[in-house]
Amino acid sequence: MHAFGGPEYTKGHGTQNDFVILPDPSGELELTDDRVRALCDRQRGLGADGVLRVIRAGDLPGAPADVPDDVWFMDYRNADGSIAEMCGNGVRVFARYLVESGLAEQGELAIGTRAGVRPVRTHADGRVTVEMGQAKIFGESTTTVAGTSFPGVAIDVGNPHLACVGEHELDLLDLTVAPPHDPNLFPDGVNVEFVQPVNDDEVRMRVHERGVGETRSCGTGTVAATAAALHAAGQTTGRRLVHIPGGTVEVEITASGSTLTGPAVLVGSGRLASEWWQNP
Ligand SMILES: N[C@@H](CCC[C@H](N)C(=O)O)C(=O)O
Repeated sequence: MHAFGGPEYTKGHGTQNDFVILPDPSGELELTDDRVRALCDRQRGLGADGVLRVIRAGDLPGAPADVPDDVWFMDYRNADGSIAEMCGNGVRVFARYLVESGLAEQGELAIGTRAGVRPVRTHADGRVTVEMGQAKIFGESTTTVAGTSFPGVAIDVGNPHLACVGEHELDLLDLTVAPPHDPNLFPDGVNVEFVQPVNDDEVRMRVHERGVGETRSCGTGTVAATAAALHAAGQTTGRRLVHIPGGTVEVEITASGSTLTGPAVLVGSGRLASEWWQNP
């Protein structure tokens, strides 16, 4: 058998939050935690922050009941193999993949996630806009980095976030270690954002992601950062450009929901070696 007879893959990223996309149109791939960890490993695998399996909702056991069976479902996994409810950069890359591979038309489409269906609009210039739902503030908490305390707000964007807004020296933060969190408020762990307002329209952000580590961008994190920046300014609605190490995205928070707009890049495609897939 040809060495590269394993599953097809595509590599992509959204503001340098990078993913291995695995098409699974007939729901046959056995995507174990070990395989996810190996795929995401930057030495022994392809290297990525996460895996996006492309599967019909009806073929995925445990897909939420409110996602119709025929909808393409983003089965998202973090680099450590854990499952997360939602990934804002992942949805944009997933949408771009569906369009480029002929599984969806350019324009309006709907993508299934564990946080529910997300309406998406793909633009001709490669950007993608995602309706991210409501960013719900559900408490206050504090984390620490190298002995310094950072107060923040707890925000649900489908997945959990602690967004800490302040005049932080962002470039000096050591995020090689996971910032500690209150397990009572975040029983399933949390993504932590450090947010520095630049002016009334822009913020800078760094993030430590649950299940990954520091990443160069986090889409749900940028929505949480915007909601937190508005909250700190005494507002509930508004827009921000969010500058992350991997680029810039636009977020708008309205009374009923939120949108995230940013680039989605497909890097290349190939086939995994069957021997590697069997024993990664
Ligand atoms: N990078 C993602 C978020 C991925 C999931 C997150 N690590 C979690 O465990 O909740 C994004 O772009 O939103």
